[in-house]
Amino acid sequence: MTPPVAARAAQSAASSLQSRLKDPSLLRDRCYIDGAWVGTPEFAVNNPANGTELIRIPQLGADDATSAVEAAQRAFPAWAKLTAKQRSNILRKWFDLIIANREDLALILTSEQGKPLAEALGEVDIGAAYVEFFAEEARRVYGETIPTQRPDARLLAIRQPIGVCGAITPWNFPNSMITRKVSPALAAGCTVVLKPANETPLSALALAVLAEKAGVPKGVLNIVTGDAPPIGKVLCEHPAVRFVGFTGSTNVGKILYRQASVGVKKLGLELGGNAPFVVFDDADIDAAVEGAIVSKYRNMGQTCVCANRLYAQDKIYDQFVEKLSKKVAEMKIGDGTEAGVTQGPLINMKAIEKVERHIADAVKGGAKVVTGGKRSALGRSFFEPTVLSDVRPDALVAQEETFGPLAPVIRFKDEADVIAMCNASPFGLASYFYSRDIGRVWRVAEALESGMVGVNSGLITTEVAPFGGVKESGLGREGSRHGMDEYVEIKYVMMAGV
Ligand SMILES: NC(=O)c1ccc[n+]([C@@H]2O[C@H](COP(=O)([O-])OP(=O)(O)OC[C@H]3O[C@@H](n4cnc5c(N)ncnc54)[C@H](O)[C@@H]3O)[C@@H](O)[C@H]2O)c1
Ligand SMILES: O=C[C@H](O)CS(=O)(=O)O
Repeated sequence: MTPPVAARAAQSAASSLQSRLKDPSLLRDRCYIDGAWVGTPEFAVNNPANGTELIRIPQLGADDATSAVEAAQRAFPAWAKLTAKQRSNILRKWFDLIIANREDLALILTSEQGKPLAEALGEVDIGAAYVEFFAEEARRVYGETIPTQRPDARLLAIRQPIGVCGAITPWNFPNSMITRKVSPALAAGCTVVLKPANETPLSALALAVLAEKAGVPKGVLNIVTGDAPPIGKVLCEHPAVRFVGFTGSTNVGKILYRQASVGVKKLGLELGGNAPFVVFDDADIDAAVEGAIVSKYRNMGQTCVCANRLYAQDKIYDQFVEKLSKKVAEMKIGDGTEAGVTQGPLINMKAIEKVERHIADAVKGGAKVVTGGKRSALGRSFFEPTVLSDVRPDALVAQEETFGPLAPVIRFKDEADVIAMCNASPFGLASYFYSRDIGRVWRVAEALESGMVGVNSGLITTEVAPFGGVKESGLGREGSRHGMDEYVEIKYVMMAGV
């Protein structure tokens, strides 16, 4: 039983956030199943910047997930039967409502996740861009006729919605990771049961409010918050679910992969990364520093495509480290809602401890802390953005995804040396390198084992390009026209007797 004082404090935190919203109805403390707002608020959602409890949400489980799947199953035939244009128009309306409410959505996002408001606005905008893009793609789910090998027969390949889809999303991008799954699913004619991360469910619930307003019928989109493993098991094993889209850690992705094999379900896995960021001696060093800053410190380093290990060629090593560290030292740490703050809190203390483990291991191996290196004087889960020099290539920070504001800079000799180090990882989500030599650009882009490569850019994410990884970074692609493939099945039809 929540002590009265804590309950009152929680109530005041929720009402204070609500009072700052233009549309207070976007802040929800219930789940959304079959068009109804259900469940009993019991699980606290906290603001990582100050630890205050924002609101409580339901802690649902397997039975509720099953009810949500059954609601999605009931809603599927009618939703799939709408014309592509009708679904497109509803998605377009959802896009318009997201943009109209972008400030509120960004404030909710920063309050539950911690990123600076400017970044939250950017995330809401790209989240909306996925909805806009797939509102257009809804009308381009083309099939094909195939030159026949029998004079009396005609061959077709048609693309049909796969059916009920499960979606499980992470806390680091609580808005765009949801629309990157839900919008292509709805565009294709599928229905969805979504389980957002318990740390950041409010963005998902706010998106559901707007989807409802846009005319998404009941049962088409369902949101279940609560105990992840049992809910995930239902989504992976329920016979009505035909696809599961997951974004999160590779370890959890492997659990879902095993569970989905029971019913031979199609899976989309967007998993962990360990992106190399390489600066060759022919690079524009200032551009490389700018690219490293955005790639490494976006969302305080809590981004799957963050530069996780930086490599600088011998000749420009010292210059790159000096310029990078100078910029990093100027970053402003604080509550994401404060003007000018570029580094908010990490999601929790566990994240801080991982950063500290990686720093300690690197320093033990001879690395030097050039800037940062310790918890911020602000306390809680604020950490000083950090640059390490003279890091060993086999340091823990180069082997594991740090998911924090830590840039280890490793020295390298030549192309062969650095490509070998880049590819010596079980992960292959994103890679980045800076060079102005056209031959080197082609050679290195083709040699890197990752699903995405940024050349002379540290920010590559866009709704029009295929996002995804190779090796243990995942299966499938999200965004771009390829993002529809997850949600459709190809059916071959032979029409004989012609
Ligand atoms: N490839 C991408 O596009 C991408 C994008 C964002 C984050 N990520 C990765 O996600 C990780 C960080 O996010 P995270 O900490 O939320 O990941 P996580 O795997 O711990 O959690 C992701 C989601 O899975 C749920 N979950 C946890 N255990 C589960 C289980 N046994 N069954 C079903 N669901 C379960 C969580 O509640 C959450 O909703 C990092 O590794 C990051 O690289 C990848
Ligand atoms: O964490 C990884 C997400 O995919 C973030 S983004 O798509 O690069 O913005």
